[in-house]
Amino acid sequence: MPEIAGVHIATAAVGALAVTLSIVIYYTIQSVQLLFFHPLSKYPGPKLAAISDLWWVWGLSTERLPFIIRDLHKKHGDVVRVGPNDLSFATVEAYQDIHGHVSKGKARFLKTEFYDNDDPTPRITGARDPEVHARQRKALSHAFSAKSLREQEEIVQKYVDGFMGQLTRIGQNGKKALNMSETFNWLTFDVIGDLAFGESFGGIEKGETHIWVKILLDSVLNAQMTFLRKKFPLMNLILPFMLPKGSDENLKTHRKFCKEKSQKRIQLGDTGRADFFSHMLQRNTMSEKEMMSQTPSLIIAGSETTATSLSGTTWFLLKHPECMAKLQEEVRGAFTSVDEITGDSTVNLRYLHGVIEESLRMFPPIPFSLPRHSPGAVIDGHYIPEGTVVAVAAMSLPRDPRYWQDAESFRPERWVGDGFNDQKKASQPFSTGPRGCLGINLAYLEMRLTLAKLVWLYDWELAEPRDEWVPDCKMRILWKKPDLWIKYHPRFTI
Ligand code: HEM
Repeated sequence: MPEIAGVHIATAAVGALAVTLSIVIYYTIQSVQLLFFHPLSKYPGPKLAAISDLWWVWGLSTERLPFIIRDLHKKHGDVVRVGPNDLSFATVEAYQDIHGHVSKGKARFLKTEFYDNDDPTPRITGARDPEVHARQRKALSHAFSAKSLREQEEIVQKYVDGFMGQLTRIGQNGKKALNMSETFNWLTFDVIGDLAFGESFGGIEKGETHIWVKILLDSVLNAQMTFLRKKFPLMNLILPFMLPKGSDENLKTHRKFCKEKSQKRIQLGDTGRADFFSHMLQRNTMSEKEMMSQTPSLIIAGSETTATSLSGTTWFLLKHPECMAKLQEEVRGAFTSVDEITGDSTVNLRYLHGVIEESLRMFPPIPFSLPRHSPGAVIDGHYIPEGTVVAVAAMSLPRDPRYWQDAESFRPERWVGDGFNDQKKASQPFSTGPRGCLGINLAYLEMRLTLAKLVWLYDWELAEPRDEWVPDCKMRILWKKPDLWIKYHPRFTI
């Protein structure tokens, strides 16, 4: 008997060895093929990235991927291989080739599986089928027309004014510092809640971040993990240890909130006021399910981005007192009362415009590189085979000295008049072309009103001095920002 058992053990050991050897041989051959005989093997980049998506797992887990890719471009040049089938580009020409409008009949660069989530109903930000996307965009675009923006201004103003009041009250007339990385969310989520389905999140009124907003932001981290799972299925084994406690529960609550809010709004039908749903309902080109699935997209796309931009601008202005002084001079000289600050009256504030653009250049609110599939096309002179995942490095172009004079410095005047003759197309915070931001004008309106009123009403103080802020931001699809403690000293007694 012991002899037979010994034979079994030996056979099992030989079997295990054969399996291990086969795996090693398979991966060795595959790695050699990917490194030396693959159509992308001529492009430089990290060797691990060329042979395995493990590089993505590592890159995303550092939460510093945009900075890592920027450094890779500095080392390797304008085209870098960042995955077995992925290329990153770093030129203005590549941006236009990938994201710009293409002439009729020419194949388009379509969004990749990066945008999929576990809701099978496509939504505007993620829809990959161009026909589905075009139909959804057409229905929603009316909500973002110049006419709608005029109607929306009253709502935006109401929340901006309420926000100022709370800054004074909760900030105890400048005695208490507020963490603006969080506090700007009260404003932007309230605005978008009202514009989406006629109901704010009550953030300003209560002076706290609504639980749904917290959950929504957590769900963005989940989205990053979902992407990793697809890229590298073995991630499923370690994922439960990487997600924050209660993530799955939060995701369920988030879905419940979305469903309840949007169902309630759809049932109300014509409310006599124009919000995002009223436009979708009027066009009647989307199923109820499709309309409901737009909710998380519109809320996240329209709020966290704007809040991030306001935080970034606050940081840059307080780190550059000379720029703050110029902005104060412009805004305080232009108005005699805060009520004069409107969408129209702020359009001509050229320095304010420069401040907003410069902040978006130095710190684009969307840090990931907007991946697309090549349809088999030329990008900046390189023929890229069909199916290759291509993207433009989010943090490279906006700080590339080939495009910007004094690229690493915050210089709002570069956007005023002729500025420094920079190549302004190298800053694309809202993207461009058929998938460019639908809410761009709303975002500018909200930022102009908020910043102009903040400057007119308060002197700002950085309450917790720090040397840097942007490099401490972490990428979780969007930016997870470090605290930004500010005191707002009212210039007038109310
Ligand atoms: C500073 C603020 C904002 C920035 C920097 C920003 C940036 C962007 C970018 C880069 C994209 C393209 C994403 C991609 O290709 O994957 C995008 C798409 C989009 N944004 Fe914004 N956004 C901002 C504010 C807003 C606001 C206020 C709304 C209003 C709801 C909004 C709604 C959308 C929508 C619906 C899309 C999808 C467009 C499509 O695929 O057709 N965004 N945004």
